[in-house]
Amino acid sequence: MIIGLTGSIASGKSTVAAMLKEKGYALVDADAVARQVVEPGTETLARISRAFGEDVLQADKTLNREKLGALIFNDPNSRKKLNDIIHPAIRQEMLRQREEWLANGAQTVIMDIPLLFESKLEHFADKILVVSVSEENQLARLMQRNGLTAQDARARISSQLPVSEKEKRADAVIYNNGSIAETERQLEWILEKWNAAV
Ligand SMILES: CC(C)(COP(=O)(O)OP(=O)(O)OC[C@H]1O[C@@H](n2cnc3c(N)ncnc32)[C@H](O)[C@@H]1O)[C@@H](O)C(=O)NCCC(=O)NCCS
Ligand SMILES: Nc1ncnc2c1ncn2[C@@H]1O[C@H](COP(=O)(O)OP(=O)(O)OP(=O)(O)O)[C@@H](O)[C@H]1O
Repeated sequence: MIIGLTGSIASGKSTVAAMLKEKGYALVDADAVARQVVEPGTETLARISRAFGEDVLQADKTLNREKLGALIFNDPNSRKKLNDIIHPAIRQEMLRQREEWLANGAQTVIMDIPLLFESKLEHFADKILVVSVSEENQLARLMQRNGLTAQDARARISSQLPVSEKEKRADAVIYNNGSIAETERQLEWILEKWNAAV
């Protein structure tokens, strides 16, 4: 079974992904893959620097994530330009990792993909698990985790589909507004249900 794990920015996907990893599940992490495909020397990084200028590179030729983030989270055209360059490379590497896990005998693979719905990748998964959070908690957690102003945090939140929309399209939803232990209990209940059905 392939489980697509998604949600909105700072909803708690990585927190849930860490729980799944701890339980021994195979995991493909789109954010980690997104870092891998822009390592120095990659064609994708060269294309990004041609499209956005050398300014988005640091002195050591690694990607200046802060600078590129400030551009793309505040401007839909820049975001589309980056997505058009980087998403094909991310998709290809995620599928490669999924196949590798399956070839190594994994029965279930978790694909943690923040933009699963926005990028129309529903077909990557048999079941879709959405991690949801209230607007209030999302804003507070994002501001705190990334040290952002409310304005910058809102720009990031509005660059994705609203979490209420994602909930409607989910096979199961985890409401991550309480304690970490409550979130883990919801996860265990969903896994029990899905594992019993296969
Ligand atoms: C713009 C970049 C360099 C900013 O890096 P930064 O370290 O600040 O953020 P990080 O990569 O940890 O992403 C944090 C979260 O932002 C959100 N996010 C990232 N990219 C996008 C995007 N293009 N559109 C909407 N939301 C996005 C996701 O929820 C993600 O989990 C980076 O996010 C990036 O390369 N984005 C493009 C790749 C992408 O779409 N990644 C999302 C998963 S496929
Ligand atoms: N139940 C919770 N109670 C309090 N804080 C939490 C809870 N769940 C997650 N957090 C915190 O909220 C922040 C966002 O969580 P996390 O990084 O898991 O979200 P994410 O959905 O993976 O975000 P992104 O899309 O940006 O990668 C983190 O700082 C995390 O420690």
